[in-house]
Amino acid sequence: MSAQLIDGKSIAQSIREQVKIKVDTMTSKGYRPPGLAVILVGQDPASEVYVNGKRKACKEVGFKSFSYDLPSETTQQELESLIQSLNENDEVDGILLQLPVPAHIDSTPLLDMIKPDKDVDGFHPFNLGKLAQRAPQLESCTPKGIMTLLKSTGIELKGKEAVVVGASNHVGRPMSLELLLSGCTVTTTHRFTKNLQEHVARADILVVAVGKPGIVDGSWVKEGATVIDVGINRLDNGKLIGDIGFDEAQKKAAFITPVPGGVGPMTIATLIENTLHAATKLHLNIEL
Ligand SMILES: Nc1nc(=O)c2c([nH]1)NC[C@@H]1CN(c3ccc(C(=O)N[C@@H](CCC(=O)O)C(=O)O)cc3)C=[N+]21
Repeated sequence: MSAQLIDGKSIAQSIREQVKIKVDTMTSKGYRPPGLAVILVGQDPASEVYVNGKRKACKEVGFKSFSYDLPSETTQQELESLIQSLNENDEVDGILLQLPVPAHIDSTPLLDMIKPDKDVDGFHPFNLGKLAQRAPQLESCTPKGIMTLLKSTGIELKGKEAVVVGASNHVGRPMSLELLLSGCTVTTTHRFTKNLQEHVARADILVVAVGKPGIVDGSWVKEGATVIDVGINRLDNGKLIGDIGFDEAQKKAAFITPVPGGVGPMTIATLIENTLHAATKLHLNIEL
């Protein structure tokens, strides 16, 4: 068997097109467009690529974009004041603090002070708690984008064995909660897991989010599985690769995401969806 590719790039594009139509409807009815504030501290080259992608997507769909490119010496206090003012700004529906931040900044209290109804990254304890209680409000972008990809395959999720490799706050943990909400039997593996291969080999749905190339050997994949590779690893030659040995995995899987062009573009498209949701449902209270 050779797996069918899940085309995140084109699914992300169609999401942006649908959002653009809704934004046009909003503005033609006299409402303000959704607003997204993106804060970048320092000059990490990868962060600049991702932030530019987010700002470009904002522009494309007709959002108002609020950009803060701050020097790496910015203080905790200055970031607190900025977030405070964005919390109070009625034109801003979403606030995103790009991670990672420089070492002298503690991101946790900053993420926790973003108003939950402007937390379009879905990182706030309120939003994670709502997801844990099966009443999601703003969901983390990468896991929610992956659920959109899984739904696009048409496979039934209820009762499936799902294995999430990696238990990070921003991807692995909310991913496991999303799969649980969809009725999967979920296993989360992490650095202390014994026999990773055995868990991987049981997975009908495998999500790998570690950030280490080759952490999962493609030959471990179960025949007919759906494989989602969240890893984005840049090689010295500039090439991007995922966490799974793609060629081997593709021989076993039924569906697989490529890197690039899989999960990455969906993270940005879901951020756009979340910002529209915050604007229309949480702030303006309108139906489109
Ligand atoms: N507060 C916050 N929210 C985030 O959502 C967030 C973050 N911080 N910090 C970093 C990670 C990473 N991330 C990606 C977004 C897009 C691509 C993406 O579009 N990737 C393209 C390739 C882009 C390239 O060429 O590097 C692809 O996979 O096809 C990847 C990764 C969002 N993140």
